[in-house]
Amino acid sequence: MQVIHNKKELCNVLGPFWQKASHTIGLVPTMGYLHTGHLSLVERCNSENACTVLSIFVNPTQFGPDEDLETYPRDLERDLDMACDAGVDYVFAPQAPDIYLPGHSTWIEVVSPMTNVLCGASRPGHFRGVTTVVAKLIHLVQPQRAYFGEKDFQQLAVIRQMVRDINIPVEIVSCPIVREPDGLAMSSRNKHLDSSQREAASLLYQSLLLVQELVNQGQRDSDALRQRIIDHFSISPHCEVDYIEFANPQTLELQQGPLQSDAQLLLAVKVGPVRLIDNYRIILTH
Ligand SMILES: Nc1ncnc2c1ncn2[C@@H]1O[C@H](COP(=O)(O)OP(=O)(O)OP(=O)(O)O)[C@@H](O)[C@H]1O
Ligand SMILES: CC(C)(CO)[C@@H](O)C(=O)[O-]
Ligand code: BAL
Repeated sequence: MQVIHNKKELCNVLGPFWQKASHTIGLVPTMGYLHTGHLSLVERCNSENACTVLSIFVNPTQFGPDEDLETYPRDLERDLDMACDAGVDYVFAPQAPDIYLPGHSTWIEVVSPMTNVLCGASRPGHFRGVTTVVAKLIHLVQPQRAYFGEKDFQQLAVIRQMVRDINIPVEIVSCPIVREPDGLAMSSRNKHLDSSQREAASLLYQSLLLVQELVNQGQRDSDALRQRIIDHFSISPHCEVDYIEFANPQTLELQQGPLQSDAQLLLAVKVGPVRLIDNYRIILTH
């Protein structure tokens, strides 16, 4: 495995791959502090490409002024060991000034209701930062495929929209959520949970399953279902619900009133110091 520190090295190393159509490159963009969720993306990427490039970059432009950019977990040495063991070919770990040159003033932004709801409403400017950096990474690495996790369900939809809208020649591959044994979605930020917060964090997945169970029993009223989840979280002093919404899985249009068809249930909950997200496809036909 080779570590690439800047754009110049990247061109030198990936140049030979760009020349040969059969030498496919897969890109796995991350912000580091790797866990098994990230490694599932690497495994899928390894199985579908001649070479895997894992990027590790805590992208400052997707963090709001009061968010956790400074405290975001970082440990490059640990990440490199894990990436090497997982069969990554190249780790691209640039510094912010190499990605955002002085005077940087160009943004890629999906302007759509899709980016104004859910995390877009709670984190203004977040998706503009994500799409800008993902477009840059794809442009730099020139992969045939790029891999993203369904844990960040809205991010995936927004990236698909961007790729379609500006004709980026890359296939976006989505990978299922990897969970801890109690159902908590793996996330780098879980590291900041103490033991009682960690226990409370299992309520996220439990509440998604509870909704599916209530739907199986015939409940269809989305307001009543949302209220059940709010009640579910109110038992914990550690949890503060940000949003709970049913959405069209493709457009992310929010669903009100009775559920008419399968819907994505998405939630964001602050657990102690950490804002966690999760989602689940609610199926009506059980
Ligand atoms: N549990 C998971 N299962 C599948 N994919 C995941 C999981 N966690 C993260 N990913 C995916 O890995 C990629 C990089 O994510 P990122 O580096 O932000 O990690 P993260 O664990 O989501 O961190 P955060 O604490 O910021 O939520 C994204 O495409 C994300 O969706
Ligand atoms: C896609 C991404 C690497 C862009 O910084 C980030 O949003 C993430 O890790 O999900
Ligand atoms: N995985 C999403 C990155 C973020 O929360 O900024």
